[in-house]
Order: sequence, then C-alpha cells, then structure tokens
Amino acid sequence: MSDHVAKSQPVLSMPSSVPSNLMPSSVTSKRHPCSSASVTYISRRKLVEVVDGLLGVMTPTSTHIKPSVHSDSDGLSDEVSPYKAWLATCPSALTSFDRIIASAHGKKIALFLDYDGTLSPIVNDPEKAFMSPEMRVAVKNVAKFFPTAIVSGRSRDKVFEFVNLKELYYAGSHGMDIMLSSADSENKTEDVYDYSRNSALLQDKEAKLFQPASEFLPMITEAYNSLVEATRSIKGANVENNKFCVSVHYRNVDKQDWNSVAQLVDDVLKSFPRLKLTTGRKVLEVRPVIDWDKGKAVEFLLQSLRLDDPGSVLPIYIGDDRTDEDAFKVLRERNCGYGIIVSQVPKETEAFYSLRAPSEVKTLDNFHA
Ligand SMILES: O=P(O)(O)OC[C@H]1O[C@H](O[C@H]2O[C@H](CO)[C@@H](O)[C@H](O)[C@H]2O)[C@H](O)[C@@H](O)[C@@H]1O
Repeated sequence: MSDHVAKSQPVLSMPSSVPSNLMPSSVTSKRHPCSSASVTYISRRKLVEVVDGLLGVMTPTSTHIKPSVHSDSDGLSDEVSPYKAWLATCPSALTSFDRIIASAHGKKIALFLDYDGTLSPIVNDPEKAFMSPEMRVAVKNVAKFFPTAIVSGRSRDKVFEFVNLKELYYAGSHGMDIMLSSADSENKTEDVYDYSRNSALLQDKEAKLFQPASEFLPMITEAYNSLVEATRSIKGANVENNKFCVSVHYRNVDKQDWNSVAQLVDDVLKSFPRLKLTTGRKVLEVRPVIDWDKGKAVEFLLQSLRLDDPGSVLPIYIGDDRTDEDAFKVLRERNCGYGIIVSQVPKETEAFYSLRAPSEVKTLDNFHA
C-alpha cells in the first residue's frame, strides 16, 4: 500500500511524559480528538467475551488451543521441561485468564500489539510476513471494544499495509512514528489540539503525527544506502528501510557469515555516530541515539489518548521481541497493566504473562460483539 496518511499531517504536541530533551519549548497539551471518546465501557460479561477471544481461550467445544503439553519442549517430559519451569514465573495468559479479567474489572483495557512474531508468524522473507485473515478479524473485533494500537519496528506504512485496519492506532519505527488517529476519529472536529509547536505545520484541525526522530530522516536514508552497499556481497543479507530505523536481516545468511554481517554493520556505523545498534530476531537494527523506544511510545499513547489513569485503565501489551521489553518494563514500573510475551522458549522478560505463538494471540473465532 502506499501512504495511508495525508502527507500534510501536523505533528503532535507532546504530553508531559516526553523527556525534556525531546520536548519543544512551546508545546501546549490539550485533549486529543481520539481520546476516550472512542473508548467503550463494557460489562464484565462482555469483557470476558472479548478478552477470552483476544487470548484465544476457547469455549469447551472449541478445538483451537492445544493441550499444555508442548511438542517443542527440549525432549524431556513435560514435568521437567524448562518451559514449564519458566511458566511458574511467567504464566500462560490463557491459564491466567480469570486473574487478568479480575484486574480489568471496572476498568477500560488499552491494547498494544507488536506485529512480527505476535500477529504474524516469523517467516524467512520479511516482505511475506502476512497476518492471517482470521487474525485480522480478531484484532478488528477487539478494537471495537478496546482502543488498540500496533507498535512495530516496521515503518508505519508497511505495518499498516500488513494489518490494514483503519480503526487502530499505529506506531511504526519502534515508536518513532506515531499516528494518533483512527478511522473512528477522522471525522471528529470538536476536540482540537493547540498546534502551537510549529505554526507552519500545525494549522490543521487534527494533530495526528508524532515523529520524535524526524531530524534523523536524511541520516537514516544515507545509512540505509551504505548498509545496502556494504552487505551486497553477503548472500542472504537483506536491508530493510523502516523510515526512522533500518533493519539488517541475517536470517537467510549462512551462519558462518553472521559475524561478517555484524562487522560490516559496525563499520558502517562508525560514520554515523548519532545512530546506534540494537538487536532483534536475527536482525540488527540501526536507529537514532535518541531516548525513545516502544516503552516511551506506549506512555505517549496512553497519555495522548487520556488512558493514563491506572485506576481506570488496564493497558495490555503483547509482543515477542527484545524491543517489546521496553514496553513491558514501562507497564511493570507503572504498576499498571500487563506485558504478555509471545515465546515458545523460556526468556528473561519484564512481561507478567506469556503466550506460545501468534496462534494463541489470535482472538476471534469465539468473539461475538
Ligand atoms: O516490532 P516488530 O513488529 O516485531 O518488528 C520487528 C522486526 O520484524 C521484522 O523482522 C522479523 O520478522 C521477519 C518476518 O517474520 C523475519 O524474517 C525477521 O528475521 C525478524 O527479525 C521486520 O522485518 C523488521 O524490520 C522489524 O524491525
């Protein structure tokens, strides 16, 4: 898909949680048009139905979820598997369903979803990481009840192309490209931001875009070109431009060349002291040195959408990767809501709960709005 966002969208005012080094001097924060207007209070029964769907918990007649003895254990019996031991510290969100529902009682849920490895299974070709139609229906249904945001390392356009649901909020480039509007809010004009940050850009009726690394765009493009050139000779290496960050994939590279990829990337970065390197699932991520990550993006979204009262909102973030740990940590430190890690193997994590695979994240079959 092309750009699903009008090119002239204004840049958002930053809420007070934004670090002062990223805060422009003349920001005025006001109620955002997409604030709690789009949030629906729902009954406990409905909440159970929705979260039940979200977590893929099946009704007694359902056959979608396999029993908890897992085929991908280390070959030991289930009683002694490291996975089972890990579940003691990071329990399955499926078996903890009642507890999650109990903590959501009387609150709105705000849902944050990573994309790769969470909504779509990990595949060799990043261009083919499609989300299943069933998953799309599931997310669509959940978003009818909960404000729902996708928080991805992909470019915002790319992840929108995959998810293709206008009713969601999207944060691309690991949260460095946030669009704060959904289809629901697009026609609303009654709540208007004070666009005091940049009068040239902010005369529009709706503030929608927040891009804390916008000044890095030319540098990222330059780094992308250098990385493509530098890794050209490595068979299977693939460089992906995620707008405010760059992914260098080595999933399809012969294992003996992995070090060469890392070395080449490191060499390129020597010319870009304002870019840093992080790692993901068989991917090296090059991004600006600014203090911004998925955790900050979640805080920003909660505050901008007026969902930052822990007494009335329960944020839930589901993700599978290291970059999602920043968001898990924020929820843990704020003592509000839960991180849910998607993993088939034990991992050190800040998440409270776990799910084994996107198939367990999927909601929908038993969801009835
Ligand atoms: O934050 P996410 O939405 O999880 O994005 C993180 C990275 O995901 C993608 O790479 C990963 O998934 C690919 C497709 O399954 C897989 O081939 C790759 O090995 C994984 O690292 C995406 O391509 C990256 O740009 C994202 O940064």
